[in-house]
Amino acid sequence: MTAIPELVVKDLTVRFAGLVALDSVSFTVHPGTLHAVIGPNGAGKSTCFNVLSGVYKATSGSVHFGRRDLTTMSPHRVGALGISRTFQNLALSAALTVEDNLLLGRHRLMKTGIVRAGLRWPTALREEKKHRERVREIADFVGVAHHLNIPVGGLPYGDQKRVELARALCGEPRLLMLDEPVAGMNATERLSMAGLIVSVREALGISVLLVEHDMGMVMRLADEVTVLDFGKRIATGTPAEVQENPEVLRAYLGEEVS
Ligand SMILES: Nc1ncnc2c1ncn2[C@@H]1O[C@H](COP(=O)(O)OP(=O)(O)OP(=O)(O)O)[C@@H](O)[C@H]1O
Repeated sequence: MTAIPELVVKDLTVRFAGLVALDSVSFTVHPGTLHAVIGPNGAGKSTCFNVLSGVYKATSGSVHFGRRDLTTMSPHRVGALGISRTFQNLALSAALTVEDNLLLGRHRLMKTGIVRAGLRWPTALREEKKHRERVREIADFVGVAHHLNIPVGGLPYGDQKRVELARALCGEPRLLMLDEPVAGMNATERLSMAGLIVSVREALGISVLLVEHDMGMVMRLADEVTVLDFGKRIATGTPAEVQENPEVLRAYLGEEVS
C-alpha cells in the first residue's frame, strides 16, 4: 500500500464578506489516525471541510498533504491525491443504482475514456470488469452488496449513508473525510456506522478526518480531537484531554460533552 501522508493545516483563515468563518486554524492529522473536528453550530467545521476538499478557497493559510500543497487545488485534483469525502446531505444520484453510484466513485481511477468504453474494446471491457469487482468488494465490506442493483433513492436513509461511505471508499482514499456520518440516524444505526468506521480504518490503515455532532461517537472513535468555536481553534488533544478543557466546557455550555 502507498504510504499515508500527514495532513497539515496551518493558520487557515476563511472570510465571507466581513464574517470570519475560520480564524488562523492549525492542526495535523497524523497518518493512520482518526482525527475529529468538533464545535458548536457555526463554529466553522463545514467551512474547514470545504477548504480541505477544494470546494472553498482559503483567504490565507495553507493545507499540505505530505509534500503536496492543496490550498488552492480544485476538488478534482484533491481527489486525485487520494482524499475522498462524504457529504452531510447525501451527494448520491438517487435515480442511479448503488452499483452505478459506486462506479462513479471510481471515476478518477478509470483509464478508459467514454469513446473506447462505448466501442467495447477488450481492454475497456477488462478494465470495467476489474472496477465492477472492486465495487462489489467495497459494497460487501460496507454491507450494501445486496442492494447493488437498486436505485439509491429507494433505500432506507441508513443504507444511503452507507452507500455514501462506500462511494468515498471507491476512490481508494489515503485520507477519508466524513461529514456527520451518523446525522439523522437512530441509535442502532449510529452504533453500526461507528463499528463500520472502525473497521474501515483497521482494514485499510488510512487516516480519517471526522466532523460529527454525536459527542459519544467522537469520544469513542477519535485518537485526537480539534475543537473550534466561532472560527477559532480552542483546543486539540485526546478525547479525555479536550473533555476536561475549561474552554471547551464553556463553549459547549448547555450542550453535553460526553
Ligand atoms: N458560503 C458561505 N457564505 C457566507 N457565510 C458562510 C458560508 N458558509 C458558512 N458561512 C458562515 O460561516 C460560519 C461557519 O459556518 P460553518 O457552516 O462552517 O459552521 P459549522 O461548524 O459547520 O456549523 P454546523 O454545525 O451548524 O454545521 C457561520 O457563521 C456561517 O453562517
